[in-house]
Amino acid sequence: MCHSSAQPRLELLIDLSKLRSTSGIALTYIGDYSLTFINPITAAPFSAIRNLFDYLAQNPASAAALNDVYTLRGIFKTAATENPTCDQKLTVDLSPTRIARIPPGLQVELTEHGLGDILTFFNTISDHYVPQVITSLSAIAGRDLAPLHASFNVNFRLIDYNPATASPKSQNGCGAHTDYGTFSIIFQDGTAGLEMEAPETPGTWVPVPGNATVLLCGWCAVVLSGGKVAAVRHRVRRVPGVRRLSAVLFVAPDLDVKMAPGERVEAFSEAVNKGLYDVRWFKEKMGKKWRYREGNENLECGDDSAEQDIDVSQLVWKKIC
Ligand SMILES: O=C(O)CCC(=O)C(=O)O
Ligand SMILES: [Fe+2]
Repeated sequence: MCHSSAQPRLELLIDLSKLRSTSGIALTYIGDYSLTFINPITAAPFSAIRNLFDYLAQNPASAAALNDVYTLRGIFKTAATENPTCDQKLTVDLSPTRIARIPPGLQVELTEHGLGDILTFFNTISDHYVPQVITSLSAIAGRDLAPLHASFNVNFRLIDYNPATASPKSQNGCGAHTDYGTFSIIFQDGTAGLEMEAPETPGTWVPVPGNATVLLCGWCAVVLSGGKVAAVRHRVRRVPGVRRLSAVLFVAPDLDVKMAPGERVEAFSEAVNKGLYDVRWFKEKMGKKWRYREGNENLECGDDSAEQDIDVSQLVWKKIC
């Protein structure tokens, strides 16, 4: 029987001391090298984020108008909270393209209820960190990743782990996963719940302090760096009755970039070494599983695995027979 090789973790861990020396960002470390705390240039506006969620919850017509901006999947998502086995969270998923499509009247209305401060924050954070972190990751990868991120493919996600809509018994805020893109920065409102999987001991979850701002890498960074950068699996456990807010900047390569290393990597699958998939395809492949986890889409008949990381591992790593 064939199986996917386990990620050769030690060799592939990101060396964050290099990230520090090339980026000038003030970093501290947790455990080993898979996840980094940063001291952000600006704090996330959690009172504005709380206002926006409360406003959308209380004004269904405005929430519906916002969702009309992106009819395929909507922007303000609440579906998961109806099924206790899914992630118990509300999300607002914005991107520069979606923001530009919000009708002017709705822009004005939502700006007054938090969106203005939120967009100022995300624009400041992305303008500052995207070039800086891409430069740092390029130094580690030994490959210039900037041309692969020319279209500024970023997403801004707000998350409300809200007891009013969550299943009272569920501790599942956000199921275990590895982000798909290049890197993510997670801002938290001070409430604990985020956990990272210890790289040497899968299944062991290490709590991240609730006031930390975290930079971690995703699958695209692993592949494009030829395995020199590691991604870290993480999840959010909820404390019933406690509200937790977070804001996440996701940075991904351009959609037409080939998911391939700069040079052949023996531990990678042939398909990845040959660059058979582009980022668009890869995102869609991962997206099905994360929408399932988030309660917005059913899996196709016969696809009984809710674990997106298993699928992606099998795509990326060489099978050992
Ligand atoms: O809410 C958090 O702290 C993390 C959320 C997360 O990991 C994600 O949305 O990918
Ligand atoms: Fe994540």
